[in-house]
Amino acid sequence: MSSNTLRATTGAPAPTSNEGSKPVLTVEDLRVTFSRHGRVVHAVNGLSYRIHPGQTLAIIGESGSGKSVSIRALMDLLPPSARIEGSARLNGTELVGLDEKAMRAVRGREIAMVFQDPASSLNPTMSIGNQLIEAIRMHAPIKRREAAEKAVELLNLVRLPSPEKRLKQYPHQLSGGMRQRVVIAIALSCDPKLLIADEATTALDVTTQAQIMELLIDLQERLGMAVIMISHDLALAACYAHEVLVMYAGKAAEYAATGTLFSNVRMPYTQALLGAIPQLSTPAHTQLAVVGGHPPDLGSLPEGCAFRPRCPHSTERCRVEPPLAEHEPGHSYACWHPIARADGLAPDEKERI
Ligand SMILES: Nc1ncnc2c1ncn2[C@@H]1O[C@H](COP(=O)(O)OP(=O)(O)OP(=O)(O)O)[C@@H](O)[C@H]1O
Repeated sequence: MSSNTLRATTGAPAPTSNEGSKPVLTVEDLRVTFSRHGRVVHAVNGLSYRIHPGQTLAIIGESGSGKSVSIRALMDLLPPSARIEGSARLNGTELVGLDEKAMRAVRGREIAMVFQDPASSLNPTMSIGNQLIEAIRMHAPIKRREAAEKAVELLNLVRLPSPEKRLKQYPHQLSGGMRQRVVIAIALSCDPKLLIADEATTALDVTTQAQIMELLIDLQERLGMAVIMISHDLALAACYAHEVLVMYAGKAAEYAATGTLFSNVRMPYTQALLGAIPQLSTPAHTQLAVVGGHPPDLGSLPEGCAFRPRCPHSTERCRVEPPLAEHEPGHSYACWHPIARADGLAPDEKERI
């Protein structure tokens, strides 16, 4: 599927102006390394981005590109072997190096996360009601009865039918989509400024996936939250995100507003990811395209551009690492040989080469 076709067949939200609003989160040169037996794995390698209230940023990349580690680093959810450097400011509070008590407050009140598998996020031995009431009372010192009322409100908010009945049920009595709605309700119980959805719909069937994504976007608009969605699925990003950051080998490879990116993909890696998306016209049982070659070993990155060994456009020049730069207004990419613009305008790389 070409990027234009993808753009034309999806409903990416219209870009909204961020003028006057301060970013909820500003990440600058974030680095995460793991050291084991003298081997250093560079899982996140100098990542920078920002997100404003009411915006959805999709962080996209193949498995192992550092998406989850980069997010867990923000919330100090990595094992002690992780070394985190750089800066991540949430509404002005520096998260890198924040002490445990202050971080717990951030996790409880400012940032909430929804993970891939709702079954593992919920306690199978506790009723939905008790799990919600416990989460609500963790954030606000209110009586149980009041918390029960708020639990019903939250289940209404996530559009779970018959909320009073659901409170008495256990996770196994709900479908996967319903369980994910409960997880989202629990995440919203702290009234977060930033909601992180880490592959939150990957385990669901396509119809339920769309319903949950639409719910998240609707909640985001109504509550004014910022949302970071982590996914390996560019098509999902095209439908639901305002901005897209494509990660490769722990770095941003391409970063732009969704419409800008999909109408003019410039980075060969992003184009390869697009080629791996099935089309409606693809006959059943067709072998899907995959990005050729293997993701790099983060413990032994190639010199220069990390995508070089897999890139059909690579030259000797790519032995020098291309910086991520805003080559066109609002469109950053790290490539010496970007793909020609789809609109035929003269590319600016000629001056740079
Ligand atoms: N605890 C750990 N110890 C050592 N290395 C780790 C650890 N956790 C992650 N890594 C390294 O970080 C890399 C990035 O992992 P991460 O989970 O962020 O990838 P991802 O892009 O989220 O992939 P996926 O889509 O499969 O979840 C992994 O390939 C692995 O090499």
